[in-house]
Amino acid sequence: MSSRADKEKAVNVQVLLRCRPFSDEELRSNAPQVVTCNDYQREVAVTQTIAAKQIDRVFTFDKVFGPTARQRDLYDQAIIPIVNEVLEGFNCTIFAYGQTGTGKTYTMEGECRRAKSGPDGQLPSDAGVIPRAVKQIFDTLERQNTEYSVKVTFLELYNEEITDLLAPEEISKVALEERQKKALPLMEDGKGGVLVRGLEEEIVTNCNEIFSLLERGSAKRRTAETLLNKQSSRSHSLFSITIHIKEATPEGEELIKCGKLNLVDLAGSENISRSGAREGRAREAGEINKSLLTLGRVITALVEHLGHVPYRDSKLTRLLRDSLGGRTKTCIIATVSPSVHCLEETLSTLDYAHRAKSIKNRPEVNQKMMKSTLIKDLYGEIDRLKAEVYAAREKVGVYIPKDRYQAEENERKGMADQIEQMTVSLETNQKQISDLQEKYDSELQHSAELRKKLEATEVNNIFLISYDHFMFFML
Ligand SMILES: Nc1ncnc2c1ncn2[C@@H]1O[C@H](COP(=O)(O)OP(=O)(O)OP(=O)(O)O)[C@@H](O)[C@H]1O
Repeated sequence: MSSRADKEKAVNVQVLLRCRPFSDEELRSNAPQVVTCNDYQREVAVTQTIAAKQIDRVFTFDKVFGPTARQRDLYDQAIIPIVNEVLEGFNCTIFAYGQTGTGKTYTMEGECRRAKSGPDGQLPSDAGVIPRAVKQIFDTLERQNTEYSVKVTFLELYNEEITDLLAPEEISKVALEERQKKALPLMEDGKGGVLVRGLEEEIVTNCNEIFSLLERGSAKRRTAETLLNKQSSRSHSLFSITIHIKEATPEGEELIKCGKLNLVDLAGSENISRSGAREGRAREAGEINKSLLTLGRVITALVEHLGHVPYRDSKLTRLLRDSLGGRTKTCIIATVSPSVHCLEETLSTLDYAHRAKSIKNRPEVNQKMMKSTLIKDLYGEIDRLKAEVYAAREKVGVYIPKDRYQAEENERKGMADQIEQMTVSLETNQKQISDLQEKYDSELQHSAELRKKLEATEVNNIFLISYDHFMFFML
């Protein structure tokens, strides 16, 4: 089998576990250690004492990184191959999941945002997955000495609303209320995916440009102070890098290869009451839960092979749909604390991550496009945008009041849900009909056999009766 065919087989979501070192506060309070990592055996053991009995629970993951693992270890061992696949034309997603303060942002971004690259273009040792991936991408592209383009988007999902973290300053400076009005709509793209309407796509030509964008975007992320972590982030963020690379066929035709890397930093997964969020933040907390709750339901539906997977129930799962059970290669980095204070949440993270290991995706390399087709598509896009600008400037487009638009949107959404439900029930009914048909056919066959047997018995009986009569007369 060819290597490409090999790669297009179903593959499990890769799940890594990282346990951070004790924090200063945990050290000060002498918090006992309940998590032990065995990086070589890829095992994590959690020790609990229930009714004076010590109970150990052991979980195995694709890779385990204990408190002494450096940013570089995690990147070199687990992420380099993923970024190589993106450069080969695959779509890949890496996301960090775990309780607040366990190191999701440290793992994904690290400390290099401000430091940028050091002397000789080296990254600081605390640099996380995003800066290292950016560096690997540009280093490889420059080495390949070919034409390429790299563009990035950076969005935040907060209270089920999408905000563009790369939007120009004047938009981000307005009050929160105004900002919420600027929430970007998530729409079906007509090809089975979704797109965020109006999201800025920034073309970047080197690492430092991406670092500045990342820094600009991260500064905009809303954070809320909680008891567990003063810098605690209450929102999900999605940083995407799309790469187009020019290739030439032996016949001299120019082709464009495209790969995309999604880097997702999820909001803290902990229980809301425990994290100290109260009344004023109830909605905020509730909505974060809605997305994470739906993510959990999607994972359950995929793992248990349920007919209906509730992707549509939250924006997070709509955005990540292709990464969960789709054609994208996915890696989840679950983060935990070693301390007894986080025991309950640690067990919940480990259970959650362990379940996610059974999700199967069917990664497919993106179709290469002919350069001429791509240019034609881009011209089409420019014409469409020109028409939109013209309609907005001259007010010759279709204008409807906002509430009517909202009502129509809701109606459309409701109908889409109905169609989805009807499709599921249609499939169930079709299955029932085919089962019944099978049963009917087998009954029919059975009755034909019985009829044959009956006829044979009747012939026998006539023969026996005639024989009896004959014997009677003879006597
Ligand atoms: N592996 C690690 N090594 C050293 N320090 C770490 C590690 N993981 C996390 N930290 C430190 O722990 C603190 C909390 O980490 P971080 O902010 O990344 O948590 P988080 O899970 O992203 O929290 P939130 O959900 O609130 O965003 C930070 O000060 C970070 O530098």
